[in-house]
Amino acid sequence: MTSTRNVPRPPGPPRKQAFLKQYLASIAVWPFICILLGILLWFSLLSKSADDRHTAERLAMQETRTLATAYAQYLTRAIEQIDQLTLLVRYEWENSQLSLEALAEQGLFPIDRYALVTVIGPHGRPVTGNRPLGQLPPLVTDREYFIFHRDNRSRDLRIGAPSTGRVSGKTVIQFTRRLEKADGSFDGVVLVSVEPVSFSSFYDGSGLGKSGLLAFIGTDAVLRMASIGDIGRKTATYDAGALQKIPALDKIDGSSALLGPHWFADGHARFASMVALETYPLVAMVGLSEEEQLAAYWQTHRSNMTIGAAGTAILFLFALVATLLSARLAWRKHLEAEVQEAYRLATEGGNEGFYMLRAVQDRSGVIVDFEVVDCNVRGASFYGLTREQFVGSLSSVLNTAEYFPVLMQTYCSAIESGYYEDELKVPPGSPIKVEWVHRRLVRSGNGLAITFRDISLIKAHERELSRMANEDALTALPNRNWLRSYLPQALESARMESHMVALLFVDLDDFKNVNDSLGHSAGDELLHAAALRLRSVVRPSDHVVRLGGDEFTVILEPVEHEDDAAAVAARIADAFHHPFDLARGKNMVSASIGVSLYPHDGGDAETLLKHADIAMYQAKSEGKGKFHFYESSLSEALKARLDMERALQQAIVQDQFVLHYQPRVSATTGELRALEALVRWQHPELGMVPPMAFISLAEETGLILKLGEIVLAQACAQLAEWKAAGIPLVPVSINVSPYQFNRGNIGESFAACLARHDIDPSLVEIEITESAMIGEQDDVATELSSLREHGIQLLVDDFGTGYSSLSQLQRLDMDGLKIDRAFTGQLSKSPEGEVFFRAIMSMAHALGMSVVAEGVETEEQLRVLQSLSCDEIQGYFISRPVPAAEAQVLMQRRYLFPVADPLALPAA
Ligand SMILES: Nc1nc2c(ncn2[C@@H]2O[C@H](COP(=O)(O)O[C@H]3[C@@H](O)[C@H](n4cnc5c(=O)[nH]c(N)nc54)O[C@@H]3COP(=O)(O)O)[C@@H](O)[C@H]2O)c(=O)[nH]1
Repeated sequence: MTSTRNVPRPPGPPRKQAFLKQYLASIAVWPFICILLGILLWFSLLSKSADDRHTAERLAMQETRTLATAYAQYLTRAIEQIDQLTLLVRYEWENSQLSLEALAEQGLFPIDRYALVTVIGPHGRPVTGNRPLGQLPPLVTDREYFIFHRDNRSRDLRIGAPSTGRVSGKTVIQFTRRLEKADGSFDGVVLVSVEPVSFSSFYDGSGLGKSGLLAFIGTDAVLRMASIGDIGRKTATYDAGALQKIPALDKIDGSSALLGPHWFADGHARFASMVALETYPLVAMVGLSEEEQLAAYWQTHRSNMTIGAAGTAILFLFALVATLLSARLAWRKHLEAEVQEAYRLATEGGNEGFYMLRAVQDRSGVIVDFEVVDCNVRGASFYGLTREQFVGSLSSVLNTAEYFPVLMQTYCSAIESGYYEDELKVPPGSPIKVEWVHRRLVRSGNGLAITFRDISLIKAHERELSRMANEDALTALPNRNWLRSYLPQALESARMESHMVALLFVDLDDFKNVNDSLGHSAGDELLHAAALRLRSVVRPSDHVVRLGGDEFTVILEPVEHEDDAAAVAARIADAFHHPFDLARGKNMVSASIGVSLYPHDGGDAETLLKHADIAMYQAKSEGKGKFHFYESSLSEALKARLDMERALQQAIVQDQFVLHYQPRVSATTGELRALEALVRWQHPELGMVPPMAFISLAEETGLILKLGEIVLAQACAQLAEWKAAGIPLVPVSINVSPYQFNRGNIGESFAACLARHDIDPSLVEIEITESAMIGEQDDVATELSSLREHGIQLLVDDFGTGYSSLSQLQRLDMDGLKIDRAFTGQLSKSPEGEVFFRAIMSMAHALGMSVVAEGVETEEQLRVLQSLSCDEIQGYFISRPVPAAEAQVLMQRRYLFPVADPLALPAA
């Protein structure tokens, strides 16, 4: 059952607030700087623009004033001319009653300049003029100027307001002067009419521009002329509407002012200046178009504004991008810090150590060290420090001078690749307080986030598991699994270093007998001792491996010469020529050794092992306790064996087997007691093949079971046939392989076969080797008693070659012993042979078992056996194994000694 507990997060400001609090200044700095720069830019641009405008206006004012003064002078001169003219006309009139017509004809009063020059008589009618009288105005008594001069004695020039001329119909300014008689009485008026436009010839586009204003006003506040541009001059049109209002005449001192657009007919503001004429009651006025005067300024101003706008846009964009980038960077840092904090908190109290390192760089940017900037408590504890002690420390200080460069290499490669993970066996000298750590290094900004996990226990378990997987539990030697991983590496380094490797396949001869006869613990003891013995005869650098069972492999490396491997193989074989001192007594077990050499006998582990195994079989087949080098011909032998196996299978299917029978007779009378059924293979090509050539192969391949059934069936069938033929029957003894014996149902199969052929069980005997009986004792006893219950006699075959004891045979209730022919062969050769027979026979008889001597080949052997009271004999002296037909003859002959009375034979 698990339970969860909500652990409150340490109190802190909400996420956004915390972020803003920490990073607002660094994010806002860019817009702030940009705003400041913007203000600065605009301030400088606007103040420069203001200065420019002020300067332009000042210059325009000055220009206006200058032009107004000049215009006043111009007007003065122009009016003076008119004034002179009127004075001249008055003088001439008053003194000589001149004719103006005549003067006009002389071109004195040009029409384009003076619309009219005339003398008006006191009665109001023109008297003379620059035109014929008919073209002069008729009566002008109603005209202001006439009334003025008639009623005023002033003889000054009067400048009238513009009015429409009665002759020309045009607007004119009438300049008039009183004429007096000698007595001073009114005598008429000199009239000079001038078109106002005549006073605009002053206009000069280079000074006044396209829209300059020229005007003059009487001190009576009546506008005399106003024109804009030089249009008025060209069209000779008085533009009374040019000036909409009459300015106050208190500023006629030449000072300038900017008059708004409503002052002028064209709606354009102008810098204006008025200057009073000194000699006439007139004020000259000049206006310069503000637009024209400030045109250059406005152009510069527009450029400045464009620069300002562009600068502002750039600053805005810069501020935007910089703000976004710094906000992003800040957010990433914030998240990293959050993750770091969260990880630290999450791992706090756990088994995982965590710390952050900052890369310390030299001036050229090369990383020279790492500093701990944060960690959890567990992370610090790996170094045996508290968190406070650990944070701020440098790797160069924490680690030894020898280990620091190694660590730097790891850290720098992690910085470069972004990720590094390994399991580290903490080297000596490291400050880390555990044996093994799992490290994970992740690049984080300009540093590393590192997690540490103590895996010492896991590693110890792994080591133990690996040891268990790779070590043989009984002998503590490396096992087959280890060999499978090691040998390819060993071969690879041998290939690189061009040396040889020798593989010695060691198999203990007849180990099964020890195991079976003395029990598994004795077998284990022997294997353990064999392992020690193997180890003791090789160099420490060589490897001894237990493959399983009684098979070992010795790897010799490096091997310079084949002789070196031969020497070791010989040493091993010799070592096994000494008995093993086991708890249950001394035991002899030899070892057969097969040797294969890399690269000569194979380029890979599997081939080498297979070839060493083949060589070992060869050594075994050559007599055990020997060694043999692999030769390619051995493989051929193996192939032959496989061919044989296939042929054997086929022979079983095709029933290519026949039985020969060898008689067993009474040692004293020679009477036939039994026939031993001995199988032969009638090979279609090889002819009659003896059992020695195929029984062991049949046993190894399991075909012996099928073959055993065939032999049993043929034997029973033969008995049935002989029985049917009325032949005096003797028991037929059948060889049963240990492989058949341990199948658990031999009693049933024998009983079934006998029943099938209607054969009495007393007519069948079974020969089993010692080794078959000393397998699993209880199982053997059960199977033997099952056979005996069916009435079948049991004989121990090849007695003396195995490890059974007589008491063991008695316990199994065996009926007889067949002493191996090797002992029979010794009978006449050494006294020990007889001693052995005598001892066996007396004990066997004491235990109620009969004794058969096998391999009796000479009469001499027979005599000895007779003298030793041997029960029965078998051997070539009596008969070789013969086909069934001949056996039938032997059965009928009954007494088979080759001599008529063996007892009468001369003593040896
Ligand atoms: N499991 C089975 N084993 C069988 C069967 N048939 C035979 N065999 C075993 O094969 C071995 C060899 O048998 P074989 O070649 O037939 O040799 C027998 C005799 O020819 C030989 N013998 C007998 N007398 C002499 C002798 O005076 N000198 C001499 N050099 N050899 C002799 O001994 C063999 C019989 O021995 P044994 O069985 O120990 O009585 C042999 O081990 C057979 O057991 C089979 O069907 N099944």
